[in-house]
Amino acid sequence: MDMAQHLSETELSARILRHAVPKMSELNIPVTPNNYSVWYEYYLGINLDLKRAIDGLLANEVSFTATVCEGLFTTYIQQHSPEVVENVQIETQLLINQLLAKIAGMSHGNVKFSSSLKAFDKALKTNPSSEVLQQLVDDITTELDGIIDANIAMDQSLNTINQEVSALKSEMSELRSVVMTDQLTSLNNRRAFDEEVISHIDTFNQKEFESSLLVVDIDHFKKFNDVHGHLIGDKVLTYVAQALKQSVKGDDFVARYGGEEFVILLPNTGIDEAKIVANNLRQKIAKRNLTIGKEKKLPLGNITVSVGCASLKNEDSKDSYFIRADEALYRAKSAGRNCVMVESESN
Ligand SMILES: Nc1nc2c(ncn2[C@@H]2O[C@H](COP(=O)(O)OP(=O)(O)OP(=O)(O)O)[C@@H](O)[C@H]2O)c(=O)[nH]1
Repeated sequence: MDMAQHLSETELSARILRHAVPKMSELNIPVTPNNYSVWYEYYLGINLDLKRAIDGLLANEVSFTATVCEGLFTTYIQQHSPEVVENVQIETQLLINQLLAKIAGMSHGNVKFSSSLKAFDKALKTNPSSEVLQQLVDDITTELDGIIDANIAMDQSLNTINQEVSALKSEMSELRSVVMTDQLTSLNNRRAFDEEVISHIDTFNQKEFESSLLVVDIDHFKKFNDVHGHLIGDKVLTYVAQALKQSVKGDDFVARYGGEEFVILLPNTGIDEAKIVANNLRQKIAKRNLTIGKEKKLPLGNITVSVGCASLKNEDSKDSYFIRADEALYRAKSAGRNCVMVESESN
């Protein structure tokens, strides 16, 4: 279930809270901040590795022992979003404590009421005087009023908690976006790319779906750094990043893989079409005579890129998919650069 897609922030937080706490109790998982972070992300549905791992454990009826819970937290939360964890831990603990205290208060009120009802029932069977009866009715009414008040207070607390969880959730998504963004170019970074590839592979396994991958590398990039300095090198990287972003459609996913290497995932695109996209962007970049600086223009000449293309196949993993496109890129470099190569037919 991917809740994140259809609901408003407040609804989403409330829904996750309502699913996560009962599920944890059903599985005998203590509601600690670490465990809650795991189940929060599980019901949020966008941490695909975590979701797959938990679904596997549930399908195999593995017991969620302290060690299993700790393993899930360390592998899929702490390493995945380390910046998020500390914040979430403190705030989640506070929220859960508040919630549990309220729930405990409510059930205490209900137990008391139910024993008053039993006493009332028993007294009725003994033919009580009208004074005694009146006293019993008064007692019950007082307790009922108490329960109604507690219900109202509970509703208010839940609203407050929902709002706080919602604020926490948007803080989390802001942090997530920082963690997923390349600071120099503002493109998606490698971590975001890894998640996107996994989602392409999932979609591919579930329905008819084509996906192609371009690996784009700036030719002789080192010379920009050597001749003009690192800062100009950075500007060239930013320029190419923007050019790539502007050369593709909205659904296409552009990321900086590292150094002067970029990746573009093209959903619903076969290899022939991917090759056309690759050649278009290559030509667009090569055509421009780049200068840097507004008043004193520094000529940098033509920048060219080499591109390797692959398309997703059965049994592909994130790594095998990337490696095929990267090998094609290597052949483009060997063939003289400023060209596009497609994965070899034998692969
Ligand atoms: N300015 C800048 N340079 C970087 C950054 N990341 C990597 N580099 C540089 O990119 C250069 C890559 O050089 P090479 O791997 O030799 O590749 P190349 O010069 O592009 O040559 P080919 O790929 O073979 O065409 C190295 O000098 C790195 O220091 C960065 O963030 N900023």
